[in-house]
Amino acid sequence: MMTQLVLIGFMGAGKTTLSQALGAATGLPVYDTDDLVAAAAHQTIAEIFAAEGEAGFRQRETAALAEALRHDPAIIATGGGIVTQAENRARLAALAIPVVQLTVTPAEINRRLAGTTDRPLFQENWPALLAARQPWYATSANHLLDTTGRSVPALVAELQAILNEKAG
Ligand SMILES: Nc1ncnc2c1ncn2[C@@H]1O[C@H](COP(=O)(O)OP(=O)(O)O)[C@@H](O)[C@H]1O
Ligand SMILES: O=C(O)C1=C[C@@H](OP(=O)(O)O)[C@@H](O)[C@H](O)C1
Ligand SMILES: [Mg+2]
Repeated sequence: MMTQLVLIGFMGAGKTTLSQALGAATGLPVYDTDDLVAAAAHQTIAEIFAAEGEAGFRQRETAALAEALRHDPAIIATGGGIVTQAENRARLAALAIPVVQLTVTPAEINRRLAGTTDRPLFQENWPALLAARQPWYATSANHLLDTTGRSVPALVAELQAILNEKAG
């Protein structure tokens, strides 16, 4: 039986936090592509961007998504830029499991990520990145969940309901 769920969405949407909380609530194992990339490189995300550029990071991230999807059961958190690669968008769109796009308003992204240090692309013009990626999240996901102003436990309950629905 497939018991997998993938979280996608922009930086600060809560992918990492909700994957951990959903894993704790269900006992299902959690895979975060950022953690897989950092573990494989023995470096932080910021160090990988500095050493290999965004292109190097994206190659590692694409491999990490493929690796995460080989696990079942699995709660999978992605990085916000996973959808920048056509290969990943195609892979996500073809999945017969819930692929949940988490959304959050720009104002709340700013509140949540004030002081973030390990997100190199948040230091740049992130509203432009968000606008460019918006259509890619939409075509890659089959569920939408707005997290703005909502508590982690309430959102975990919604994700559990999605897990309990028929897949996809
Ligand atoms: N529902 C929420 N309400 C308030 N803050 C949240 C919520 N979800 C996540 N956060 C906070 O926002 C920040 C970014 O969350 P994170 O899970 O790392 O997002 P992502 O992995 O999508 O970039 C963290 O400080 C986290 O505690
Ligand atoms: O949006 C992006 O391009 C990125 C998002 C980050 O993950 P989160 O979305 O979990 O912050 C991380 O993968 C890296 O800093 C690049
Ligand atoms: Mg994350």
